[in-house]
Amino acid sequence: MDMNFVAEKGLVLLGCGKMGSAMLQGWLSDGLPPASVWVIDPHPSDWLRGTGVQINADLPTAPGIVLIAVKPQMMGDALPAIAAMGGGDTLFVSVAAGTPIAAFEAAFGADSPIIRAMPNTPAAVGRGITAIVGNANAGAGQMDLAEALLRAVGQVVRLENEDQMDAVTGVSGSGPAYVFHMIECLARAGEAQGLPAAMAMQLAQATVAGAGALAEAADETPAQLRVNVTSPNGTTQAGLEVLMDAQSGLPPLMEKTVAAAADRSRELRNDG
Ligand SMILES: NC(=O)C1=CN([C@@H]2O[C@H](COP(=O)(O)OP(=O)(O)OC[C@H]3O[C@@H](n4cnc5c(N)ncnc54)[C@H](OP(=O)(O)O)[C@@H]3O)[C@@H](O)[C@H]2O)C=CC1
Ligand SMILES: O=C(O)[C@@H]1CCC=N1
Repeated sequence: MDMNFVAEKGLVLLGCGKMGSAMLQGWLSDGLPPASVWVIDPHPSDWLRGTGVQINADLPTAPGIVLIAVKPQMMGDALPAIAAMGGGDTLFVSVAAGTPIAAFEAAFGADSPIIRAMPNTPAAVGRGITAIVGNANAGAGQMDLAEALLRAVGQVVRLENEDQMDAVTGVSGSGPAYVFHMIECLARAGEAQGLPAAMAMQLAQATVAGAGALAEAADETPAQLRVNVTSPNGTTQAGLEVLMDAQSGLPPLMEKTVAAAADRSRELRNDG
């Protein structure tokens, strides 16, 4: 099975907000024909209307894939529209934070192939990363199909068990927001040191994007890349002594940040 299968059998996207549109944008750029896509969303955006996909139209009875991208709290209202597609070969993929596979088995039947996924918004530019885990009925072919679909918008990792999804959500699902906030903070700190706002933002954005690209491309670890920037008794060392402080620096703050997000993911299990 591959992406041609999705183009032939059709993809239904339930919920096309920030995450659904980020992925759809990536798939359409990757060549998925708009005619193969059906979107269900109460308030379609102008961008969505311009893509040529079918919006709130009659749905195929047995699409290749149904991608569920509504908020966990909306699940109860949203799933009935697609419940009849369960029990056959249609593969259900949910990107919802928190909502467990068991909730989808209850909605579509335990004999349906169901995959839970946690992507992130850099999928819009083909630079996402998604973790996936399937139920007992998601066979190797279906896991490969989901991986092929998600690989079109970035990297894919497979989890050993569903419990790991809360930690993944805290690290990479929510992670882009932490990095965007770091850009905001770095730019603001540059302004505080006397730089014009636009220039401070350009410096901060390019620094984070460039450091990320180097971290991915280089053979060295991020720790070594950090050392490479740090001249003994130089400017970076002075900055890192603040940032890396074990009590007040980034290490304890990041640990608390990821723990709070993962805890919220665990809480969301009961919000469907
Ligand atoms: N944003 C992110 O970075 C990530 C999000 N996720 C997950 O993706 C899912 C969507 O999140 P996100 O895109 O941020 O949220 P959004 O609110 O942006 O998107 C959800 C979309 O679903 C629509 N919707 C609401 N009710 C229904 C319904 N009954 N049927 C069909 N569509 C409906 C909403 O419309 P309206 O706004 O008009 O109500 C909205 O367009 C969540 O479960 C989230 O946990 C996962 C990884 C990352
Ligand atoms: O904030 C959220 O709940 C979703 C899940 C991961 C990113 N956004």
